[in-house]
Amino acid sequence: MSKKFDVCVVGVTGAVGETIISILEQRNFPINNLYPLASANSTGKKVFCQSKSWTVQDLSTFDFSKVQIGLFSAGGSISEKYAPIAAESGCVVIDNTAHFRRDKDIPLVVPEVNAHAIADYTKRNIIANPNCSTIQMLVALKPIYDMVGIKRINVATYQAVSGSGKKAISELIDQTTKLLSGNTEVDVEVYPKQIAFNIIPHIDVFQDNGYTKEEMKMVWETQKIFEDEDILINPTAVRVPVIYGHSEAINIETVRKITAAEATNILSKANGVTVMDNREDGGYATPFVEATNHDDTFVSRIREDISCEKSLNLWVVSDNIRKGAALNTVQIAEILIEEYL
Ligand SMILES: NC(=O)C1=CN([C@@H]2O[C@H](COP(=O)(O)OP(=O)(O)OC[C@H]3O[C@@H](n4cnc5c(N)ncnc54)[C@H](OP(=O)(O)O)[C@@H]3O)[C@@H](O)[C@H]2O)C=CC1
Ligand SMILES: N[C@@H](CC(=O)OP(=O)(O)O)C(=O)O
Repeated sequence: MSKKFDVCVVGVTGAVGETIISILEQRNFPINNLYPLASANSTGKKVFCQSKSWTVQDLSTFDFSKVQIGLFSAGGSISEKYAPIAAESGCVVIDNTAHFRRDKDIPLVVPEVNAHAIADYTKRNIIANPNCSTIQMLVALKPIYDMVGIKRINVATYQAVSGSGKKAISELIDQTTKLLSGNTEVDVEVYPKQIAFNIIPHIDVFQDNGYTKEEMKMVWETQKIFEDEDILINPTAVRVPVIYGHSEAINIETVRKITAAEATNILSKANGVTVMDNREDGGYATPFVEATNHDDTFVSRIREDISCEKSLNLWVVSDNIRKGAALNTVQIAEILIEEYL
């Protein structure tokens, strides 16, 4: 493609924003001018991309008419305020936050699953990027959904602290270092309890039905992306002391029976999926060793459920900052410029 685009990255100094910059570089996204944006505290910092140094500017004073594409990951309240301003100025926003995901006139897109939905960006000039746990689950389940249908998904997540941003990464490292140095007390700020050497069965705020918002996002978003209001999802979202890579133990009930061999075969051919499933010590994918810094979602432990006839178990891991956020955003932007702009 010879056409180049002016692009802003909102939240550029964060865990997701930094990865967006490295992915724009790695995939040689056709950038004319890059505008890295963050809070006033970061003004003047430098970002390196495509052999140039770009200066971070204050989001609150930025003129969005300078850009055709805006990649947002600075939190829901920032997107709520600035994405409509950007969209009004003619910039197409790809938003990583949960703020617009449930709006009917805003497409919610995983390129391997429902790239066709990008066409609806014209309604509000905003495209939403799904939740990280939803993205990797649907990349793995879409080929099975298309082949035999899925009635119900039971999923437990094991989510890395990087999903909560840079402060959470520091908190896990600080707590671990202190405890290993003989301290018995640690500072607890990001999470409600100590995360080092612990796990926390709580992500995002509690809802009236007893599920957390992270869990309900997996329900709402799966139904929207699959365009299937009848599919049932029962998630439990758990934070674990891992820095990068979300894992999921998934059990699905299918409409027609699928064997483990058939599932392995179809997943091996699927876009964005790597099957790693040798039934031996170490023959499965893990979040840090296999998934981190990789684009694909890994599927392991594929086996028929011994307690239910039309049911299958899968272990799914992916780099939550990459495919769960930054990469998915850039993939959407690539389709947008190839097919629509
Ligand atoms: N799709 C998904 O599942 C995921 C979505 N996200 C979304 O992305 C957001 C950012 O995540 P992450 O990178 O991990 O978070 P970090 O905490 O690591 O980074 C936050 C970023 O937002 C910027 N920011 C904060 N406040 C303002 C402000 N008032 N004005 C301008 N910029 C501001 C920060 O800039 P500064 O350094 O100047 O403070 C920083 O660049 C999350 O809040 C979430 O909404 C994140 C992970 C996964
Ligand atoms: N909640 C996710 C990350 C995130 O920001 O999700 P969302 O964009 O859906 O709020 C995690 O903690 O791993």
